[in-house]
Amino acid sequence: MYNVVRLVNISPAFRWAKDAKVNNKRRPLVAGNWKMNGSAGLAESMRSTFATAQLNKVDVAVCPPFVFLHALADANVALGAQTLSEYENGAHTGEISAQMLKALDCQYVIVGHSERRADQHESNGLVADKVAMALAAEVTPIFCVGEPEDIRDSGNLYEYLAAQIDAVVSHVGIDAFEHMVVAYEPIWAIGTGKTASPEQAQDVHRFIREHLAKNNPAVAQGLRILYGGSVKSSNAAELFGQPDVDGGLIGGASLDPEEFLRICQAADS
Ligand SMILES: O=C(CO)COP(=O)(O)O
Repeated sequence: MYNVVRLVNISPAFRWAKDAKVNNKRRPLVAGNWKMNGSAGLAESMRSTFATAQLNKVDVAVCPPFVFLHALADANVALGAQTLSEYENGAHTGEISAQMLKALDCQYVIVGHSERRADQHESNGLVADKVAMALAAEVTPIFCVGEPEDIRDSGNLYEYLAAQIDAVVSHVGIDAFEHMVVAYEPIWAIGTGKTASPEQAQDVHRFIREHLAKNNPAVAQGLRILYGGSVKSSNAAELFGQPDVDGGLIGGASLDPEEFLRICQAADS
C-alpha cells in the first residue's frame, strides 16, 4: 500500500526532521492528546493561553478530537489528529483520511495508541498501514509503542517493543523514520498517576534508538522519541532531561492549558 516513490519526492516542508536537529541536538516536541475529551471552550482557552507563550526551543502540538481541529486552526500550536483511516478514500463510513487531515493543516497524527490497539483491536499490521497512509500524505505519524505491566513483569519487554517497531519498519522502511516521531507509552503508566521513573524511560528510549540504529544510525540519531504516561509539570523536567527523551505525549494534563504550558516550558531549555 505504501508508495515509496511519493516519499522520495517528498516536499521540502515535510523534511522537518532535518530542522528538528539543530547543532546535533534534537528539538523536543510536546504533544497534547485530548483523547475523547474537550470542548470548543477548551480549544478557545488553549488558543488564548498559547497566543502569548514564549517558547523557543520546543515544538508544541495539540491533538483534539477531530471535531475540534478547526477550533484550533491558526493557533500558536501545531495541529495533530488522534488517528486516521488505513484507506485512502471511498465507502468507509465514519473514517477520516490522511489527505483530509493534510487539508486541515494537521502536521501530526497519533498512530497505534494503546487505547486504539485495545478498544478498536488495531494490530501491529494495521498500525503499519496507517503509518504508511500518513507518510504518503506528508502528515507526520506519532507512532506509539508500549507494553502492558504483565509483559514488563515477565521480562519480555524488549521483544514486545521490538515486534511493535519491526512491524512498521518492515512495512515503510527504516528511512521513513526520518519523517516520523515515536512515542513510548507504557500502558501501566497511562492515566494511572504511576509514571515511569526517568531511568525506566531512558532505558526504553535508548533501546528503541539502538534497535533502529542497527538499520540506519543517522535516522535513529535524529529521531524524536517522546515519553507518555502520567506526565505532569512536576515530573516533566526530569523526564525530558534524559538523553534519549525528546519530549512528551501528554494525556490528562493537556486538558488544563496552564498545566500543559508548564509542561511545554519544562522542555523549552
Ligand atoms: O496516553 C497518553 C497520551 O497519549 C498519556 O495519558 P496520561 O498523560 O493521561 O497518562
